[in-house]
Amino acid sequence: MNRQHTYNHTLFERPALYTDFYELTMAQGYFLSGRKDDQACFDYFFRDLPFDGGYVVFAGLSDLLQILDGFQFYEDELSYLSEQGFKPEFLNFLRDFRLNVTIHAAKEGEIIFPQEPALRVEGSIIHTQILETLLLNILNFESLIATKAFRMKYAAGDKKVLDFGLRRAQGFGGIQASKAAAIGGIEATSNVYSAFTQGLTPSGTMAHSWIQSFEDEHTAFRKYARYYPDNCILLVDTYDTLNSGIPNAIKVAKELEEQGHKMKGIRLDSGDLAYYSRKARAQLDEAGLDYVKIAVSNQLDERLIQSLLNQRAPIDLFGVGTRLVTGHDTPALDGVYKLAAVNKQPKLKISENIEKTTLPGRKKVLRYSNASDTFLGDGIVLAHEEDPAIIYHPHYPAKHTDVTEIQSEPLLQPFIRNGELLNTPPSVAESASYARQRFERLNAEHKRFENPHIYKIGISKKLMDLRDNLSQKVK
Ligand SMILES: Nc1ncnc2c1ncn2[C@@H]1O[C@H](COP(=O)(O)OP(=O)(O)OP(=O)(O)O)[C@@H](O)[C@H]1O
Ligand SMILES: O=P(O)(O)OC[C@H]1O[C@H](OP(=O)(O)OP(=O)(O)O)[C@H](O)[C@@H]1O
Ligand SMILES: O=C(O)c1cccnc1
Repeated sequence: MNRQHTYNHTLFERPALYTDFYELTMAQGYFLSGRKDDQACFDYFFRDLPFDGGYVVFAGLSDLLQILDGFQFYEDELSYLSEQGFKPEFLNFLRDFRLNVTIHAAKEGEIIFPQEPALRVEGSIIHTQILETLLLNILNFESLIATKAFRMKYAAGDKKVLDFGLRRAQGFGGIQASKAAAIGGIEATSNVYSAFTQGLTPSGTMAHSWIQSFEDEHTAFRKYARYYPDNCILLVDTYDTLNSGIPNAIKVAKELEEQGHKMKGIRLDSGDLAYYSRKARAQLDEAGLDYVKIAVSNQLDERLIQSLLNQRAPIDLFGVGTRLVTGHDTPALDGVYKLAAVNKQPKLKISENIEKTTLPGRKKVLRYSNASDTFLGDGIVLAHEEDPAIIYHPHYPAKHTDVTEIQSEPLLQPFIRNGELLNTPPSVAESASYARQRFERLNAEHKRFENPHIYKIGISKKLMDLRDNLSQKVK
């Protein structure tokens, strides 16, 4: 990974209005009703696993920490809010506003599961409320794409995966998508802006237009090889893959050998990729070019990558675009930001659907592991309670586990305390490496694509009682 440059666009410098209008009307409401010093605690968690998968890779934390550092309202933003009818006394308050919250979170790259808080925000009710939309926007998208990327890398095993997605991304979301993809383990990206800002490895091959622009395919290949003799992946499917593309690539590889260079590879972008990669491998090997790698692309996703490798296709590198950066076929991670306490009083939200009733109070998450360090399950417990002896199924208390003899670790750690960033946000490389380490400790049955086994998330008796008693009272 290379040096990181900071984002230098207005949104990252001035994110205060990158929010939903109601965050601001509620903030003003708290202010005008004299509640600005009320203390609140919010949890970030998601409910449904994306891609019919078994886990989520938590991402977006480093961007969130960076964007919150220095969060404030500027004069032109305050004038705009004034035009929208916000009151002068509230605008004066916003003028001096410096975000003062405490954030505990799972580390970026953590493997997380439904219902458990992956992040907790505490502070005055205005401060904690005002960052809801920004936080959800960043964490939901990056976690979705990091998870998709991780699945693709999991399918590819030791084969390389390259991000080709920028052109098909949801607008400027492509910037974050490539970063999240790297957190998920994608080795390099065609996205130069993300490579520049995040220290990712920029990489790429060539487009059909390069080949079309020349008189003939051989000349097109030869010219490219002349300027990039050591970094040359030739796209062989413009005219006739087997009868012209691969033979021309072989000619150029031989010419490069005479000049003391080794051609890097060829790329297939259409047709039956198993069939063509086999044919290509045979032709290349026959010509003594066993070092020339085979790259493929064309609407690939984790299942197609797995299928191609199951078909024993001799592919070395997968280029993935659309289905990576759009998170095909789960359009969004449904992460939510729910109020858990106000002035130390636990709060909950009731839902018809019992699974959607929130867990009240300030909470922590414990992750249990067996003697070989494999994750066994997670427990959500009240932050101030002693580590419980028994963890219960959230809705069927008859199902419970004695955890007294089981080692556990807290999942949430402090990242911002009273507005102060405690450490530099993790680099992409650190988060990617952490994701890999943690995933190693997950049982195989949670990793498979077809009907993955559900990872166990339980709660303590104290939390269950609190939830049930509060539910009774609220009803
Ligand atoms: N051996 C294979 N097994 C499973 N899926 C494959 C295999 N080879 C290719 N695919 C996938 O099948 C789909 C093929 O789609 P499609 O028929 O539109 O591609 P195409 O033949 O290359 O057409 P075009 O020339 O328009 O790109 C792609 O998603 C591709 O990745
Ligand atoms: O299929 P995806 O996973 O989205 O991967 C990105 C696609 O983008 C390029 O095609 P495009 O037709 O845009 O340009 P090209 O002429 O260079 O092939 C590339 O050849 C891939 O097919
Ligand atoms: O470098 C490539 O091969 C590339 C880049 C973007 C999209 N498709 C392919």
